[in-house]
Amino acid sequence: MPAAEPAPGEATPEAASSLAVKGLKAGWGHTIVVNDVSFAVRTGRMTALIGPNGSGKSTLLSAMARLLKPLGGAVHLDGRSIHHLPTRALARDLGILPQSPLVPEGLTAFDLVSRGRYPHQGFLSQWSEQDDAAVETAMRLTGTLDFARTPVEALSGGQRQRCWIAMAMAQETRVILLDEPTTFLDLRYQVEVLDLLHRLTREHGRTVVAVLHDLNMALAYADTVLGLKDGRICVQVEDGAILTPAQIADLFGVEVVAVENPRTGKPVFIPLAAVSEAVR
Ligand SMILES: Nc1ncnc2c1ncn2[C@@H]1O[C@H](COP(=O)(O)OP(=O)(O)OP(=O)(O)O)[C@@H](O)[C@H]1O
Repeated sequence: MPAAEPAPGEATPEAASSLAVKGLKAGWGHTIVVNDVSFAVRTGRMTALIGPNGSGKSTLLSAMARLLKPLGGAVHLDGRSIHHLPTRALARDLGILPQSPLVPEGLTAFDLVSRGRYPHQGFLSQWSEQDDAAVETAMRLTGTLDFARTPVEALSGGQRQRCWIAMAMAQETRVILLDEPTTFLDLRYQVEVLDLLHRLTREHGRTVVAVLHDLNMALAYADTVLGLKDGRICVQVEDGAILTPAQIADLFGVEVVAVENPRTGKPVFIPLAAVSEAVR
């Protein structure tokens, strides 16, 4: 006898304790951008979404955070469709840092990071020591304590970005989704933020999904790299397995050469045009 379909919001046993995208179609208006995408996000690991501009990475991430209603399929957290979970409960489990979030004027860095604690506060409950500790830890780890009292609009793009990451961390969700978290960051902070996200997975058991544009950074840091093209996953790389120049050419439409990273022995990819005689 076939198993009964679970009622909306009811857990399906095979998907316990996980985030899974199932036959997801998502888009804008009636236009489908993400088309029939399925994958299971590895719990306590980092997944990077890569792909050319307009391939649907942000659309996919928005649907995974319930900012966008699916046009088909579903996103399951612990076996339940996220569309059937109460908003506050979802916000305690899953946080998102969108691509270009707007900051209300006059908000200090501390105020912004503190907003990450909203899902943890009840109707009448006061700000607690636990809230203070979560904000302090998030700001320390992101190096934002020095400008805690500065209005966010007076910060540089990189400082602001780190405040947003701190806010997502202060939310203390099991799953953190980030859309281009390293945009605006100089090289040092790109590395620091990716190190931090990696530590969140290894030391704090968080599950991280990030849209990244830097292919080499994605391959270096993520446990799983998913390549999106025209709204479908066309490449999946696990645990540092090697991506080939042919796969990259297919994904981005750019010829690359691989050079060996002297420390890891793994390839680092450079666009062929950047190393050709013609540009000298
Ligand atoms: N808010 C929106 N309203 C209408 N169409 C949108 C909206 N956001 C994205 N799109 C469209 O959806 C398609 C995919 O965009 P999306 O932002 O998901 O791609 P992406 O891979 O994240 O791109 P990028 O790397 O440039 O950020 C594009 O054609 C884009 O024009």
